[in-house]
Amino acid sequence: MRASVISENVREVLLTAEQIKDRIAELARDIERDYEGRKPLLIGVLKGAVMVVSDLARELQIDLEMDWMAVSSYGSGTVSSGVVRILKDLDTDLSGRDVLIVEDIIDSGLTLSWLKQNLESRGAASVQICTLLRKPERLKVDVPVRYIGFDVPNEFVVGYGLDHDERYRNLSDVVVLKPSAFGGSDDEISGPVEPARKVVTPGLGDDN
Ligand SMILES: O=P(O)(O)OC[C@H]1O[C@H](OP(=O)(O)OP(=O)(O)O)[C@H](O)[C@@H]1O
Ligand code: HPA
Ligand SMILES: [Mg+2]
Repeated sequence: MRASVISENVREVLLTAEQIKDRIAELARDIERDYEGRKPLLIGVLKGAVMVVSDLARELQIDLEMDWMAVSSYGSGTVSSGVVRILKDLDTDLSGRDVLIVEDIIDSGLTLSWLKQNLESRGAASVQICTLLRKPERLKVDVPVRYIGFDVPNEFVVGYGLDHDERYRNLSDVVVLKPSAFGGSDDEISGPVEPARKVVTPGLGDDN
């Protein structure tokens, strides 16, 4: 990592840029297979999903459209408030569209659960979700997610679009920060961070 002011705050690299790139290519193959002959609308959830959408969209060798929504449930904290606000709405009419929501992370699941229902109520033909990361230990609601890059441990992660208080989005890797980066003490560190684990996409026709 080149930026030393940032790397001073990094406890561990959870996923390297190369691991992320390889997994996004695999997810793109799964999505191409499922959406063959259709023209999905990729909806990127600003701001966290910017990197995932831009890399995934360029990997996808199918006809597609893109739109963006900004919602927020976190503010500057590290725990979801559960109250989702639309900060920027779509420009696209969803009637009859095959929608693929693209996210950076599912943590409590509250953002996506709300968003999926919101988009379904606009008349989309289908609404599926693709997320690079999921934190299974933190899920509060059951959201069906078709494409998942990796399950990650119960740590606040940043980089590759993910922020803490708007910082670190520009890191190429996904990393776990030191407690001191949040105003805590690094003496709290008890051992290594659990590894991220790839989540295999279920077979064609399972729930699409
Ligand atoms: O599963 P949840 O607990 O709801 O959390 C996940 C959401 O929280 C983060 O976004 P945030 O609202 O912080 O905005 P950002 O994308 O602009 O960083 C993240 O990008 C997801 O959108
Ligand atoms: N990191 C950054 N943003 C987030 C996270 C996280 O672990 N969980 C929900 N939003
Ligand atoms: Mg987000």
